[in-house]
Amino acid sequence: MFGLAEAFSRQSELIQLTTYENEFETIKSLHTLPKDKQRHFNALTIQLLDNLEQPANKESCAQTSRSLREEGNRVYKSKCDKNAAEAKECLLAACRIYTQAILEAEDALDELALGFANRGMALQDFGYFQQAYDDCACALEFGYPHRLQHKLVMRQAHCAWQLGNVQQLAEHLSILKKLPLNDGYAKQLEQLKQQLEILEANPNNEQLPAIPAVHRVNHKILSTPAKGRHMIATTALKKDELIFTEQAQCFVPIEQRLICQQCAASLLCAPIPCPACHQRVVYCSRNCRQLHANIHIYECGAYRRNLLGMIGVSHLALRLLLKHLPEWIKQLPTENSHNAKELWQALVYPAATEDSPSLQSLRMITQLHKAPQEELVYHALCANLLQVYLFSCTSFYEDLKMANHTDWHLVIAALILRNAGQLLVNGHVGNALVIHALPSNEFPLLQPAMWQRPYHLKRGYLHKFSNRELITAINLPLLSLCNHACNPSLRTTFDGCMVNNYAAFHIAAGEEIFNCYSLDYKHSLSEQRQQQLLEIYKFRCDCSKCVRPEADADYLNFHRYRCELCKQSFVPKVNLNWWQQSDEILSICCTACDQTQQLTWYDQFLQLLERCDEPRDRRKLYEAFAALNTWLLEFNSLKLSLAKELIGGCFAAKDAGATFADYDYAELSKIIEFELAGIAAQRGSNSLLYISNATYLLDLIAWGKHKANAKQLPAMRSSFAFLAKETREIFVNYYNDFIEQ
Ligand SMILES: C[S@@+](CC[C@H](N)C(=O)[O-])C[C@H]1O[C@@H](n2cnc3c(N)ncnc32)[C@H](O)[C@@H]1O
Repeated sequence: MFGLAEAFSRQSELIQLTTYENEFETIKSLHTLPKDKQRHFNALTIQLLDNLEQPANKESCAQTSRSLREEGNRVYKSKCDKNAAEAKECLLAACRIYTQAILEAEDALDELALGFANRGMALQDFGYFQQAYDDCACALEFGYPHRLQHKLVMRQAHCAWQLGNVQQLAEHLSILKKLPLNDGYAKQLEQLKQQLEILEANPNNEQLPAIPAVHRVNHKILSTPAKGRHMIATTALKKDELIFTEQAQCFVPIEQRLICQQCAASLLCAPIPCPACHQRVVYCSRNCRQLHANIHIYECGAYRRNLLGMIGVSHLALRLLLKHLPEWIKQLPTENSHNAKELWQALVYPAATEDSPSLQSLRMITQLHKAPQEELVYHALCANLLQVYLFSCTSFYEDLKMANHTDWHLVIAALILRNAGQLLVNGHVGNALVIHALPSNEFPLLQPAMWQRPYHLKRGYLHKFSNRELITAINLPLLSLCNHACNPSLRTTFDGCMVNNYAAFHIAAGEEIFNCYSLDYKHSLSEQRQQQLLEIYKFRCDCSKCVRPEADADYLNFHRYRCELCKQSFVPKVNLNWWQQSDEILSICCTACDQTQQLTWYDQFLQLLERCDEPRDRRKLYEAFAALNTWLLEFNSLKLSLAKELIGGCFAAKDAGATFADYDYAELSKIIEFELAGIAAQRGSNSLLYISNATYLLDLIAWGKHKANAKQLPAMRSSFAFLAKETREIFVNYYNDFIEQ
């Protein structure tokens, strides 16, 4: 049995790509091999798809799910002997285990239905009414036993009442009225009928006056031979002013983290999995599952084979095709009357000038013609594989009425290849705050120790959200029209698939608005950036930061040391980030006296860091951190990195039960403030990095162990506006619950 790497390596031996013309001709050369080679080439693709198939063992899924659900039941019941706070923990712990039962059930539908029913009960008790409502609907969908269905309908009615949804409440009550109910349920029905009357008498539908959307168009797209398409400010823009918002039509989750496939929500409390693709796809709600159904129907088999995690950018390329092809086809002059080449030309050189996201994506720039041969072959083989997958494992061709028109095979593969090439230079990655070290199939909202009620953390738990992670590869055709500069004028924040772009500083009317494709000038050497920009984006940057005489001055300022021997200040010539390169032991030399630094202060610091659960060693650690000032000057990157390690290490020790004295809190306050000042200097105080690290300070404030100054708190509070909606709610609740008082 061979896998993808082996199949591709054998296939690349069979093909020969000559000079690159376009994606169509590249794919055509894979489809027009000499007969024997073609047969072998095609057989390898089919065999690979077969090899990747991972059949589920329904019986063992059912067993695992059942025992998890029974464990969940035990935890759920244990709430009865607990006080109110502990009972809440039991509910969440049960939800967490039921979620594992739901994931593990896969297509063992009886177990799946029971898992949903039980999780719905625990979610309702905890106060997640919408999710509980959805879980009941899922349980019914997957075949919850008929004789018990009244229980779920009653639960849905309760949730609808809690959510103030008159229509749903009325619907469920009318179903219940027709069912035989025992006394207990009949009583509940009567109570809910009264609640319905109350809701109907007091409709909560006072419409707030609609605020007219103020849509000040503050930018436009120009195109010149020198710059290609680019974005220009049409009015003066103040720092932090919103320039534009873009709703992504297409993204894919990266790094195996389970986020909602439709809206990219990452803090799920009731993930709804697709039962057919081995726990690789979840949704935050039934609504999202429904909205994504027309994409997932074609991706399910690929997820089941774990194919999509292996092909990098081609997954997003496939999704772009699935999402937009129906619209792309609409602009073909007349259907089914073309040969492959004509179809291709009509699709990729659209005459249309409308600016729908679908057509914007079709017109994105590609640099595939400049890609090294090896890279081109890899992407072409991925595109071919996906096309064969769509044809042989899904109903894609029939659904789009292409099944009898073999020319489409070539065109579809060429479109996937084109999308991949476009995304290599136009794709973006989106981030979110996630809990540090949480396994990819665990969910932040289901961590029992953290939550007092829905979206309200317990005191001292905000620092759990100090971790940023890249969660999506995302297509943003409008943002993609911005050219690059190493000091970007845009600051982009991600809210699932909604992306906001703010002015990073004052931008005058008529000035170009730049994005940054690499690390910016404060985080990298000019030469490193040039190399990356040339390799991937095929241009050399001549922005104002790159062409000035001391192009690296700002970056080097974050790498200033004092020599252990001659005591002069210096910036090492090489190995600037030596401590991050763990594979080799690197040293740095003073540029004034040429002496290698011993760095004993660094080794001692790391040793103390290992023992920060011990009060005496922690005290020494704070002293060692203060002593770093001798060797690491200003906001030296190493010092900022060690501050992060120290803060993270000490909070982890506290989370694990270490007792902290006022001395600890005072020292930690100082160190966190130093770190935040450094981050503000490097990235700004509204950056996600700043906000995520401010969580430590906010926890100290919540514990009454740090007194914020008059400016600090309002500034932090207003920075929450830059968070994704789902995390913003949690941060605002925390602020109101524990900080403002
Ligand atoms: C994401 S696109 C930007 C929009 C592009 N100008 C267009 O016409 O679609 C990236 C490509 O734009 C060009 N580009 C972006 N920034 C540039 C810069 N500062 N100097 C020269 N070319 C640039 C390069 O060709 C790069 O591969």
